[in-house]
Amino acid sequence: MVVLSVPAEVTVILLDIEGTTTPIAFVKDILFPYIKENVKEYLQTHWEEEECQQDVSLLRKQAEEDCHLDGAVPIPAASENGADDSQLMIQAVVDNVCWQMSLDRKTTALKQLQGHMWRAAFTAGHVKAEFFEDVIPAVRKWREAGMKVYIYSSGSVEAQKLLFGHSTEGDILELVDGHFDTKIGHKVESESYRKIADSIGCSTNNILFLTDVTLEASAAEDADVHVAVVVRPGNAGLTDDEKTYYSLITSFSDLNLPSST
Ligand SMILES: CSCCC(=O)C(=O)COP(=O)(O)O
Ligand SMILES: [Mg+2]
Repeated sequence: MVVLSVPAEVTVILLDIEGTTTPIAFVKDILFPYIKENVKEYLQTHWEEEECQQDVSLLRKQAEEDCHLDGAVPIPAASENGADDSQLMIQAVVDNVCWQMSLDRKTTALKQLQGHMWRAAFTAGHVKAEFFEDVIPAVRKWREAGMKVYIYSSGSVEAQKLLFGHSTEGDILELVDGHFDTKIGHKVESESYRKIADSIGCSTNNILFLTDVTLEASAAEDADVHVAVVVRPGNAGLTDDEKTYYSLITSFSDLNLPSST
């Protein structure tokens, strides 16, 4: 087993979710199909609600920014035509969501709607979040050793809390000190990691970021954050150069905290 020593200056462990704490298959085979299968009915049921209208406004704004992209789906603004108009708009939102999901886009607008839709599935107990078996014991151990543990995922903070609040191991939200999503910035931008450090109240070099995506690791590293790339079953493969360049772990138990060395 390869053991990675955590630098002594690290006091915060920042975790990605999909491909790091949680199998990509859980997201791709359970969470995403739930959205595709239920988005039309969800919009029809909640259309008049403030939260749903805010989600649609954000998606419309995103659609305007995306208009130059191949296959982009516009969402028309409301007119005076009442119910017929709503049905046309709902179909446009459904088509826009499906188009974005076909590209696995990580826009804040898409992630906000998804988080709101998953609320019903998680709270009714229809879906329980999966975590790799090493995750919960390791996070408990890190916290006992005095580390702070934060999440940074493209999934909305609300969706993150649903996952941790409704896992196959029960409610494990208390294991997390805080959550960040793309509202602080995208995960492939270095500035996001500086803002996260500011928000936590530490320096970027006090943070160790664990992710499966090397573009995210590279952005974090440019901000002077320590990084390790997590290799899990079902994750995208790494190039030979990436395997050489990055510290790799296959389990959170591969990390050795300063006090335990
Ligand atoms: C946490 S919600 C479900 C996953 C999701 O929608 C997503 O985009 C995960 O991206 P990550 O940044 O955790 O790889
Ligand atoms: Mg990930």
